[in-house]
Amino acid sequence: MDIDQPIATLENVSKRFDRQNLAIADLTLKIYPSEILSLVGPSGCGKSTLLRLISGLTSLSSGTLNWHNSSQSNQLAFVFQDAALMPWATVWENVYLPLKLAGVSRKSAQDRIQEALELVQLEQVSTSYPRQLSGGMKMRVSIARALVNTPQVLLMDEPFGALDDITRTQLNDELLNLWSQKRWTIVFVTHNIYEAVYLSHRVVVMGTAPGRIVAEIPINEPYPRDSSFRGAIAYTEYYQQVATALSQAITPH
Ligand SMILES: Nc1ncnc2c1ncn2[C@@H]1O[C@H](COP(=O)(O)OP(=O)(O)OP(=O)(O)O)[C@@H](O)[C@H]1O
Repeated sequence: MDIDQPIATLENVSKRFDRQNLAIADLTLKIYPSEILSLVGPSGCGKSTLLRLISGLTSLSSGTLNWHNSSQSNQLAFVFQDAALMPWATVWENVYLPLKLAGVSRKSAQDRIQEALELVQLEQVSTSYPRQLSGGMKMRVSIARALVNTPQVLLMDEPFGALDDITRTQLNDELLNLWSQKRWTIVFVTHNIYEAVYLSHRVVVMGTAPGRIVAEIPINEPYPRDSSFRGAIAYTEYYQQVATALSQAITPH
C-alpha cells in the first residue's frame, strides 16, 4: 500500500443535529494508512461525532467521506471509554461476541480469540468474569474484542480516559507495542495532551462553535517510542504546541 495515499478522505464535512446545533462545520481531513491520528479539543467540539461519522454510525449532513479502497470501510472496530463488557459472561465469551454475532461457531472462533487474548496478554484469565478484573484489564478485554475481527482501522473514543495515570501510561505503551505488530490505522480521541503526543503521528486540534479543525501538529518522533521520549525536551515542546493550539481553539473565530 502506498503510504502517501490516504485510506480515507473527509471533504467539507458538516454535521447538523438540529437547526441550532451545527456539531461539525466544513471539516476536511485525510487519514493515512497505519497512522495514529489523535483528535483533541474542548468538550463538545465534535470529536466523538467525527469518529462516528468516520465509522458510518452517523450520517453526514453535507460533504463527502471516501474510503479509497472500499473494503476498508468494512474493517473498522470501535473501542469506547466504557469497556461495556457483559458482566455475566467470561472474558472468552466477551471476546467471542462479535464473532458470534457474525455467525462464527465457537470452534472456528477458538484460534482468533486465543490470538486476540494473547495480544493483550489476557490468555491466563479467559475464564474469569469482568468483576474479577481491574479497570485496565477490562479495557484490554474491550480491545481484544475489537481486534478479534482483525480490523484495519481502530476508532478509539477516550479508551483510557477512566483509568488512573499509571495504568493509562502502561496501556499507551501496550497499544504502541500492538500497533508496531499490526500497523492498523488508529483514530484516537483523548482529552489528555501527553497521551496524544506520545501515541500519535499527528495531533488534530479541534475547536468549538462550530466543531472544526484549528491545527494539525505532526509529531516527528520515530517509533518505537518509550519512556525516553516521555523524558525528552521535544515531548514538552510538542505538549506546548498542542496546548497553545487548544487555547486558541476555545476562542470564538
Ligand atoms: N445524537 C445527538 N443529538 C443531538 N446533538 C448531539 C448528538 N450527539 C452530539 N451532539 C452534539 O454535538 C456536539 C458535539 O458533541 P460530541 O459528543 O461529538 O463532542 P465531543 O468533542 O466528543 O465532547 P466530549 O469531549 O465532551 O466527549 C455537542 O454540541 C453535542 O451536544
